[in-house]
Amino acid sequence: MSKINVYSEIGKLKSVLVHRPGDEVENLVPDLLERLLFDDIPFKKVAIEEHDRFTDLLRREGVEVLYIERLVAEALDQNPNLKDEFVNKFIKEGINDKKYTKEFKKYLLSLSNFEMVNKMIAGTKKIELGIHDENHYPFIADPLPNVLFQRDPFASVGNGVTLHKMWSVTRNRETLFPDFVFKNHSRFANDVPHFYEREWEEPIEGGDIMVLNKEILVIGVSQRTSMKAIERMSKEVFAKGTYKKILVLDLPKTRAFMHLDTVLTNADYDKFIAHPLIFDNVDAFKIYLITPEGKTEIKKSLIDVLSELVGKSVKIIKCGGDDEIAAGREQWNDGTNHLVVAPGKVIAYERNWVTIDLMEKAGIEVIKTPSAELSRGRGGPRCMSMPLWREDLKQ
Ligand SMILES: NC(=O)NCCC[C@H](N)C(=O)O
Repeated sequence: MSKINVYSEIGKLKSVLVHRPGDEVENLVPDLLERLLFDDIPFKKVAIEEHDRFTDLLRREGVEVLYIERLVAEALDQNPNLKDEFVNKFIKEGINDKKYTKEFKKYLLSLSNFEMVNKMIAGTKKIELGIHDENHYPFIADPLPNVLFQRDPFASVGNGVTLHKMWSVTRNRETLFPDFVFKNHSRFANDVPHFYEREWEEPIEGGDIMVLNKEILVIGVSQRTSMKAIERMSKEVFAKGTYKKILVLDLPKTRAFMHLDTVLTNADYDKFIAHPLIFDNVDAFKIYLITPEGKTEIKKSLIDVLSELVGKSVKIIKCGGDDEIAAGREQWNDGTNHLVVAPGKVIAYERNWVTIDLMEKAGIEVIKTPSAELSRGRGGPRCMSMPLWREDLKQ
């Protein structure tokens, strides 16, 4: 039996991967925010409460919730012979000053597997190892606050996964965790085809990958994902997967278009949520279709292309509606970024009430989840989750 089954964005969600926020959010200081790609410092206690609420809502929908930190620890428990190599790899990519390699490794190995993985995510301060030196930079290894966003370091595509080369140095270490899990955890090992590898050169992130159905993917060329990466991935999914077409949206390369899912998400067979930026910039981006025969530019509107691909007339719900202030505010707080739990049923940040109201009027059922602290990292319910299993769609 296959271990991953994600052939749409909307099929009933059965299993999902997340990360419960931990000490990494308390290792953030203003000077580090820009480099670590986190916009503010969350209050850890409330961020955890909000996240627990999010995962409770998922369980109520019958979804199995898995935690990346637990899966990595279990994979290490199952393969004690691989621990040394895993720790060496983490240190090689994560240590800020190689002269502390020995002390740092000794420290990590003194922890249980679960504590060690959490520590790798939390970051390690020099003072924790009793180190005081002339270099005042406080961390031996930086925190990884964006592990919260399990959408990005890898993606489930059909029965396989893409393991990503991340656009930023700070996020690239995150992919060590899913890479280790998919190669070594007994639930997945040797049974999940890889359509991209973290060692490959061109960047690609999961927020840009939308699995439309069994044959079509929609992928954004964005600040984070390059056309070359999509072309490389296309060869693998066409050869090893069920895929026949990739629709590529070549978006403007700005932070507002950080990932495709910050401006466009699917909610039902024929419903999408989009930010007005998508329409305001329609002349600023090109649409391509990649098939096994090659790449061609498509000179049609996005709505027409999507309607053709899903075989129905598509309705777009605008994030924030026609009020540009509401649209700007709600997009900033991930008003476009919903996790679909079943066709026409989504989990959304409750603060985005204008968009929620419009979705409800369009017949979408919205489960609201709190977001005062979680939203400070600039990612919503879709960013915080990677589906591992969705029921197949009735076409
Ligand atoms: N798919 C997404 O849009 N993920 C959110 C990522 C936010 C994170 N702070 C980042 O800049 O990478």
